[in-house]
Amino acid sequence: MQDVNGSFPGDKKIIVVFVLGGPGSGKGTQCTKIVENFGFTHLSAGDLLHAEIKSGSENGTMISNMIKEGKIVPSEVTINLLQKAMLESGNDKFLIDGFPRNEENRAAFENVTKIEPEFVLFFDCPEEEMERRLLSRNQGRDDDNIETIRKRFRVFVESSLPVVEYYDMKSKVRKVDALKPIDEVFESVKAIFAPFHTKVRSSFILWMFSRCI
Ligand SMILES: Nc1ncnc2c1ncn2[C@@H]1O[C@H](COP(=O)(O)OP(=O)(O)O)[C@@H](O)[C@H]1O
Ligand SMILES: Nc1ccn([C@@H]2O[C@H](COP(=O)(O)OP(=O)(O)O)[C@@H](O)[C@H]2O)c(=O)n1
Ligand SMILES: [Mg+2]
Repeated sequence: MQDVNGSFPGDKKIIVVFVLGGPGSGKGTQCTKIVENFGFTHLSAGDLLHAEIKSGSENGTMISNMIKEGKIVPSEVTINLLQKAMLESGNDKFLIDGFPRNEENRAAFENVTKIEPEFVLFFDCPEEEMERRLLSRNQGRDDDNIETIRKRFRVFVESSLPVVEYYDMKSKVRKVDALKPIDEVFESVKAIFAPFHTKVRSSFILWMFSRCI
């Protein structure tokens, strides 16, 4: 797409943080807190796919069947939804939650948008705990049943963890212990975002200074 390729009109740099972790590791929960504190726009790939099903789109049945099986929807579909949401937001800082989930997702996003993530926030959580959380999530999701959960765990280990390893090789992974209570996890998350926050603040101070002289 013309605009979401590293710069918005006016040449503003787009900042993307990929938020990864197994199903139920707390990605969505922590993203909500990051949005409140650091001014990012939260885009959950899974939520965008669910919204696409609800909208009655021609891809709806295919997406719905893949989610029920815990499979990963073709990148083209997900990337289109992400790009549209990025442009519509008007923001330039994004938390992309639950994406890239496999090598195809990763390579296609890079090729299409030319965006490199600032870093990858990775929530590390044991499977037993993720299973417990998903089974009591109560959001009416038809993929939060034990049969689909097991399939999602397998896809996570086989397809998503290699993406985390890819970014780890590039020293881009910021790993957080996600087993702790929500507020304690957020303390670790805040520490990771703090330098970034300072960077934004200091550029604002410089801008104010430049207006005064
Ligand atoms: N640190 C935590 N401790 C206990 N429960 C949590 C924690 N983080 C999230 N949860 C709960 O676990 C469930 C899954 O969290 P969610 O943020 O939806 O995970 P994800 O987006 O990674 O699948 C939700 O019901 C949420 O309230
Ligand atoms: N990049 C992505 C993200 C999600 N999905 C699909 O959407 C489902 C739910 O994703 P999600 O991110 O909302 O799930 P959680 O990890 O938040 O529990 C996945 O199991 C996949 O079937 C996908 O196909 N591609
Ligand atoms: Mg989620």
